[in-house]
Amino acid sequence: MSASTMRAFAPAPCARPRSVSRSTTRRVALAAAADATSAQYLRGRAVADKLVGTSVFLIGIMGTGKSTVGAALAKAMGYKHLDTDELIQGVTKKTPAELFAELGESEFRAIESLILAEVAAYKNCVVSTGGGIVCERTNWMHLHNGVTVRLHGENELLAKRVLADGVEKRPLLASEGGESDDESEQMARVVARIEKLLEARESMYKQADLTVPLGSRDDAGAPVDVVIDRILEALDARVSEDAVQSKLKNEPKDGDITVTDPRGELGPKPNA
Ligand SMILES: Nc1ncnc2c1ncn2[C@@H]1O[C@H](COP(=O)(O)OP(=O)(O)O)[C@@H](O)[C@H]1O
Ligand SMILES: O=C(O)C1=C[C@@H](OP(=O)(O)O)[C@@H](O)[C@H](O)C1
Repeated sequence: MSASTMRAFAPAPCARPRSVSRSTTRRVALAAAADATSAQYLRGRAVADKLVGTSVFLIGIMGTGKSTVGAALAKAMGYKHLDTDELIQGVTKKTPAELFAELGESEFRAIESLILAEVAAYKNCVVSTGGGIVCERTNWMHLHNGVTVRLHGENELLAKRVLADGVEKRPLLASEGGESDDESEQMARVVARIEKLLEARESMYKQADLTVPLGSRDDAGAPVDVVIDRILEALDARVSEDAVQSKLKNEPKDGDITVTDPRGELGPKPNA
C-alpha cells in the first residue's frame, strides 16, 4: 500500500465519530486504483523484459475483448498496440462490415492477410486480430512468430457483448440480430451463430500458445484488468518454463494437423 493510501486510511485525529466524506472515499478509491495500475505496469514491464521483444497476438472469437484488452495490455507492457481491423479500416477507409458487403469475405481475408504480414514485421507489439484471422492457414506463419494468446469465454457472455455493441458492426452476425425484436430470440440466434463459427474454427484457436479464460465476476465476465493480470501471469509462467525464451513451443497433437488442397491446384489434373 502506498504512503498516500495509508494516509487516506489513517484514523482521523479527532475522536468525535463522523461519517467519511464522499471526497475522502473517492480519494481512497483513486489511490487504490493507482496502486493496482502501477502493480500491473511493473508486472507488465517484467514480462515484456522476459519476452525480449517477441510480439503478442491476441486471437479468439468476436466479442472476447481482443481490441479492448489489447490496448490496455500494450500499455502495461510498454508495447505498441496494433489492431488489424483498425489498420484495415485505416488503409481501405472502409469498415470490415463495408468490405464484407462490397467485396465479400474472401477479399476481406486477403486484405487481412496483407495487413498481418505488415504488422508481423515489427517486434514489441501487442496485436489485436480479427476473429477470423486464424482461418487462413498461411497467416500462422506470422502468428507463430510471436506468442499467441487466445481469449476464451462463454458463448452467452460473448453474445451479450456483441449484441450490446450492435451486430451490424460484425458482418458475420449481422443477419442474426436484426430480424426479431425479441431479445431472448436474438440472443439465442447469436449464440447459435457463435457456436457454429467455433465449431469450424476450434482446431485453429487450439493452436494458441496460451488460452486465457474470461469468466467470471458474476457471469458478467472478468473485468479488463483481471484479464490482463491473467494474461501476464500465463505469459510469465510459460516464458519461465520454456528453455528457449525467444520462441514458445506448442507441439501439435495427433489429429490436430490436416493438410488440404484448398484451391484444388496441387494434386494430379483430372485428364492429365
Ligand atoms: N473484460 C471485459 N469486461 C467487460 N466488457 C468488455 C471486456 N472486454 C471487452 N468488453 C466489451 O465487449 C465488447 C467487445 O469487445 P472487443 O474488444 O471489441 O472484442 P473483440 O475485439 O474480441 O471483438 C466491447 O463493447 C468491449 O467494451
Ligand atoms: O470472426 C470474424 O471472422 C470477424 C471478426 C471481426 O473482428 P472481431 O473479432 O474483432 O470482432 C472482423 O475482423 C470481421 O468482422 C470478421
